[in-house]
Amino acid sequence: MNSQHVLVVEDDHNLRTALSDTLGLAGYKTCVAESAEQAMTICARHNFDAVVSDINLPGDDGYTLMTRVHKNNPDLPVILMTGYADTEKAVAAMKAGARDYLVKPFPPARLLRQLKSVTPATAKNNWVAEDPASLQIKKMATRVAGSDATVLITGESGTGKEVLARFIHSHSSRFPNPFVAVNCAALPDTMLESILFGHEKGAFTGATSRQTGKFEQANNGTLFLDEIAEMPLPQQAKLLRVIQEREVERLGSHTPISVNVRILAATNRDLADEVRAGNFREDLYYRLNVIPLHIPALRERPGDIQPIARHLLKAHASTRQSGPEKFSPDAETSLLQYHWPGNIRELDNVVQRACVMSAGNQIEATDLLLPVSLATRQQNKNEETNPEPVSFDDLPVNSRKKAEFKVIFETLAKHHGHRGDAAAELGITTRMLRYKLARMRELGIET
Ligand SMILES: Nc1ncnc2c1ncn2[C@@H]1O[C@H](COP(=O)(O)OP(=O)(O)OP(=O)(O)O)[C@@H](O)[C@H]1O
Repeated sequence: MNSQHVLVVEDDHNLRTALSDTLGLAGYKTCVAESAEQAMTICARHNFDAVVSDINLPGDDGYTLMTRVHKNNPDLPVILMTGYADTEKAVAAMKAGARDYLVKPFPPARLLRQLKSVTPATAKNNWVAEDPASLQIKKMATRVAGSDATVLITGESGTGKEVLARFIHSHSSRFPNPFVAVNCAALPDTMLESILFGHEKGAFTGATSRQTGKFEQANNGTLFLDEIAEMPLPQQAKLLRVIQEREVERLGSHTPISVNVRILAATNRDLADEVRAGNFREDLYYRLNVIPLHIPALRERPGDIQPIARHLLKAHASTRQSGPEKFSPDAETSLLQYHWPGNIRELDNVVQRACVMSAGNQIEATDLLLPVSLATRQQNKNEETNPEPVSFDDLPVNSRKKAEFKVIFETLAKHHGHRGDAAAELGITTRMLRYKLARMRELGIET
């Protein structure tokens, strides 16, 4: 199912319905408008991945609509539709910023093909950047996208490292070839190698068929290695070889396969520290750290907090018939005052929960249910007060997860925060424990 959201702007009722049906059948979510003015009103309420608009509309035309849309969202792809006689105008529209154009009449398959090529498969054009620090990163990312250099993205968990990686890919010459993401922390050590490099049938017990690896899947595109610091040393050695030789060998095979892949890696740890501690290969570190990009924590770029919150509210509004449309001034102040240990992922959880809690058409400060004990704890840090115990009951997760968090928390406390000992008692690897702790931090639990 394609969950991308497309706005169709067309004054002809039959064509509008036909376009909307075509997109709906292909799995897109659609909104329709019959004029540029109506389209702008809808755009103010929803986030779209693309706009498909007729050029000839009553009132403002498709060009004007495109200009107005791009004012608020310069990255939003717009495809313009035109009658045969307008081809020259359509070419001019491309120069003015349209991603593509369609000459009517066109077969449905052409529309779908064009849409697919202008919208990254999963990346939404959802990088909200208003704080000067974020604008600076966006500028650098745009420049970096033009090269084929390896990029090492650092930043706390939930700060938007994957969003940045997708942005670089979708602004590079490798787009629309694949963007393939692998979370190195979420996979058991034994699987990481076969997932990355693939395997032949019979390469190990359970390998019942040949499987291509992520490197092959990302050929001519971009491979995003998330949480790279969690990659075990033997796999690091193999990764280094693949990067140097630009060839992979599937497990159980000695036939090298050429791959042309751009690597973007991300970590929430200090990789240089990991090198010093002997956990990360120095040679691989230098291979990956060609261009370092650091995303500051959300609390360090306060200018982003409210715009991102509004963006998330709109995104969730697209999936509901009714519900709050804005934040009250008090709620906005509370958002600014909180310290966001889980960064934007936590902000997203808070906004989703507030949508459920809110009774009216605006979210009040009390609907946010910000973890008061934790916020207070942060404020009280200088006053050396005793922290309140963490309450797992208020977390927006199911009871099984709550129980798991509780066990992890208690086991860590029992071992005075020693992760190796706690992981051993829990029967999981230290790497898996770190991964789980990162997820807990995103929910606001200080671990
Ligand atoms: N600038 C932004 N504007 C809007 N949404 C954002 C932004 N940055 C991140 N998000 C959203 O926040 C969530 C977390 O982002 P992302 O997965 O990119 O973070 P991350 O740093 O890669 O996290 P992790 O370290 O846990 O892998 C996603 O839902 C993403 O869409």
